[in-house]
Formats: sequence, C-alpha cells, structure tokens
Amino acid sequence: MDTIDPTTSRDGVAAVSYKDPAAPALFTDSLHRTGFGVVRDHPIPQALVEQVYAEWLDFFDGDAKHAYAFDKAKHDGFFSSAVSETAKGNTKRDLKEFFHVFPWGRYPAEVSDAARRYYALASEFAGELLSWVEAHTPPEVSAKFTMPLASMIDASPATLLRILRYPPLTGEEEPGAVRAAAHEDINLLTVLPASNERGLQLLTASGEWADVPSDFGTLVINVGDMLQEASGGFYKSTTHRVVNPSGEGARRSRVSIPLFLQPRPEVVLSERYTAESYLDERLRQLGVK
Ligand SMILES: O=C(O)CCC(=O)C(=O)O
Ligand SMILES: [Fe+2]
Repeated sequence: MDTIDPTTSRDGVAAVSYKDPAAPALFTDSLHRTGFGVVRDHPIPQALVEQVYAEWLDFFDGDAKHAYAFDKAKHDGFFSSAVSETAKGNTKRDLKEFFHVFPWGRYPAEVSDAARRYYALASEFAGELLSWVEAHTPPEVSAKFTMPLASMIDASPATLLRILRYPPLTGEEEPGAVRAAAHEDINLLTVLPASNERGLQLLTASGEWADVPSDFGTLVINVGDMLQEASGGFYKSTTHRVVNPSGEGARRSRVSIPLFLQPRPEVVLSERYTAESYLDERLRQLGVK
C-alpha cells in the first residue's frame, strides 16, 4: 500500500496551505480528482483540537458517558460500541464509540466547552471552504446548485460534530471487524482534523487503498454524498475506512472529530431530494432509523 504524496504524485490528494493564493483552486481540483483535500496553515487553533482530544478521551474512559445514551429520534448523545454503526453492505459493527454534538443537543457536563467552540470555528471555516468550491466549480455544474453552497449550511441545526473514540484493541474483537468499515459520508463535505493515530485510508479511482495524508495539525476534507448529488456527480463521494493498527498502536486509543456539514433540512439538493429526504433514506439504510 502506498502513501499518496502530493509532492510526487499529480494524481494524489493535494495538501494546500491556507495562505497560498492558489489554495482555493488547488483544493477544489483535489476534491474533484480524489474526493479529498488537505489544508495546512489553517485558522483553527491546533491547541483547541488537542484539548478536545484530551478531554474527550478522559470522558470515554469513564462511566459518565452512559448517562447520555443516544436519543433514537434525535440522534444526539452517546453511541456505545454495542450500538455503533454497521457500514452499508457490512455485517460487523465498527470498533468505535462516539458522541454526537448538535448545537441544540445534549452536551456532557464532564467536559469543557472546547468541542462547542471547535464546532463554531470549524463551521465558519467550512463556509469558506464551500465558497472556494463554488468559485472553482465549472459554471454548468454550479448552475445546478439551488443556492450558494455556503448558504446551505448557514445556521444549520443538522451539522453534526461526531467525537469518535476507537478503543485499544484487545484481541477479543470479532474476526473481520474494523475500526471503521469502508463507507461514504452522507453530508456535503466533512472537515476532519488529523487524528492522533494513523489508519484513515481512501479508495483510489484505480481501486487501491491508500493512506490519506494526515500530518498532525492539518485538516482533511472529503466530499460526501450530498455534494455528489447536488453537483450531478461532478464531485465524487470517495469511499474511505479506518484500518486496525498492529503492534504498539493497537494498545492506544484513536480519537477523531469529523464535522459533517449537513444543509438545513428544507434545502433542495437536486430534483430528487431535499437534504431531509436524502438523510432519512441513508439513515434507514444504515439501520439507525
Ligand atoms: O476517524 C476517522 O478518521 C474517520 C471517521 C469517518 O470516516 C466517519 O466517521 O465517517
Ligand atoms: Fe467517514
């Protein structure tokens, strides 16, 4: 398996500097070619990301999380590994537990407001990324957007911060179960700070798994199904997964905090779907609705 290196591979995921005037064009081109793009030198403080990682690892280590068991109708709160997702087309549950933070949802008293502050900063930055994408999308494609992409997520109650913890492996896992089985994201874009541990891979157009460049401190962004739908397939929602570590890494927890940019429910994505009808269909397929 090869690591995609943007400095040597013109086909790979580009890692762009936020400060580079060419960043919007390079980033959008990378999304179009690979479904992924990486941004470094970005405005989200890494100290805040690391604070979220540390506080929430403690939270997942304790028992207080069970008081926030997820709400079946609203989907906020804690999802234990016993109820964790089974990826579409898969039979085994992912080896992960997570907490869904929504602006209106439950939030643990055991952690500081760091994750809420991260949510606000990352949402604002995401609006900028969507404007980059819009500005560099061919006009015949952007003509399909029913409103500016950034407006679709403006004050959206559906945008979701998922705080994920992949526990250390014990060796007792069900054979074939992985940290996150191959899947596509449902939303417009996902904004993901590089994790504290390796493991994130994407499926290339030629059908091979490759590590997503994830230098600590960078942001990884990927296309979700809703942007694929809204762009008539111009942007592809790329399949990705999180593989199990071997050796020393297996003894460590992995934490990651994807922000899934979900349009407001009434936003029209395409002739077939609103954001609400699209999400509803996908959640049923996932078996969580
Ligand atoms: O943990 C990661 O690095 C990615 C998680 C992911 O792909 C997801 O939750 O949709
Ligand atoms: Fe994902």
